[in-house]
Amino acid sequence: MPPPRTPQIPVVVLAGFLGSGKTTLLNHLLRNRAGTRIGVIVNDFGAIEIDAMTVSGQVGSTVSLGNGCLCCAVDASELDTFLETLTRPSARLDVIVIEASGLAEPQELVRMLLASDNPHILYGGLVEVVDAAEFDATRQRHPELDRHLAVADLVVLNKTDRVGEDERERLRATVAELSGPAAVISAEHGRIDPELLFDPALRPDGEEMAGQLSFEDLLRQEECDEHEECDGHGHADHLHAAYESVDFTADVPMDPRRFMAFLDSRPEGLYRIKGFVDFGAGDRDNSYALHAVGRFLRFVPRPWARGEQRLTQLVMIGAGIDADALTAGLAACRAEPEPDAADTERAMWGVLRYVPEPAREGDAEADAADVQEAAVEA
Ligand SMILES: Nc1nc2c(ncn2[C@@H]2O[C@H](COP(=O)(O)OP(=O)(O)OP(=O)(O)O)[C@@H](O)[C@H]2O)c(=O)[nH]1
Repeated sequence: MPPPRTPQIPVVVLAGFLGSGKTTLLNHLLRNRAGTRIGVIVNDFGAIEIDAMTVSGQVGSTVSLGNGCLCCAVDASELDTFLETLTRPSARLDVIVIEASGLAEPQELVRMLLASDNPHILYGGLVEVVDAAEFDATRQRHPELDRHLAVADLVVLNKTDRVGEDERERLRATVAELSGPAAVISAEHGRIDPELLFDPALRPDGEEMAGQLSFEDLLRQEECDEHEECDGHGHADHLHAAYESVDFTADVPMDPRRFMAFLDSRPEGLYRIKGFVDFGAGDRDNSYALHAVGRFLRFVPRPWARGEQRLTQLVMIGAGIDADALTAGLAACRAEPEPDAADTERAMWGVLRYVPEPAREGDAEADAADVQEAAVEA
């Protein structure tokens, strides 16, 4: 009689450039999992783990690998430890999703998974999220992103609400060409059918996941990495090599007018800002989740939890940024100890312009709910 087979849990890698919508898609999956138990590993680039705070999941099934890209872990032991925890029978998980940092090299992550000697996992494919509105500009700055698409098993062309129909079709065609046989699906706010990730049989083109990155490719890549000059794919060419992150925390509220002036004058190289802002007298009831992606800006208010410490916590990620100047700029946004209430209220309009319209309230509520749930969990 053959020995009983060790149950294997598929591990899906969710990648995509900074701000493309990975966390949004992940939260969509978690909200629509229909009984599927999903374990999540979040890999934040900055030291303040904003992504980990905004992923809502079953209690105990989200772990965070913070501060730095997982693709460059010198040894994969931390990942192995988390995978071991999440694959214990007591965790009762059906699938594990690793949300890569927006600057990770996805093929490195895939290689780590394929090289793992954990008998309980099975590589479940690479999902690459693409920001439709930023795609051309991002690709121009980082032609190496084509490489990420080439190894994807499923590409989600996200934020299609931000481009017109013709543009969407053009982008779809470009992305499809770059990603070869991978399925390309369009989405708004990461709303894809969860079964596309968890049940390869249902994928639009019927392709098996993990079909594109062969073990030989990965070995070849490994040799490349050992010799950095090898056709330009060494560690120094990793996307994140040119980027740095700056963290900012304050327990004094931000003045809304000064804060908006800071955002308006943010340098070009500062591509991504995320976190939470306390506007103090501007709105005593809510914390404001902030997302800046390129020149796109969005605030989502959510009520402070009872007893929650009122903090502003931000992570800024960019290339060629002046960390000291950014920190000093934010420090100068602190509100006066006793601000003029009427003036602060007026200044809040500058913030409220970037809160989603009522038409998109559903999304804003969902975002707020995610943050709320995560806050309760923590
Ligand atoms: N208009 C629009 N905005 C979106 C869509 N999907 C995500 N967003 C917004 O884009 C911003 C960034 O989304 P995230 O899900 O945090 O992106 P991410 O890829 O996890 O970001 P990083 O982890 O920093 O790389 C947030 O403000 C989202 O609400 C979409 O389809 N349309």
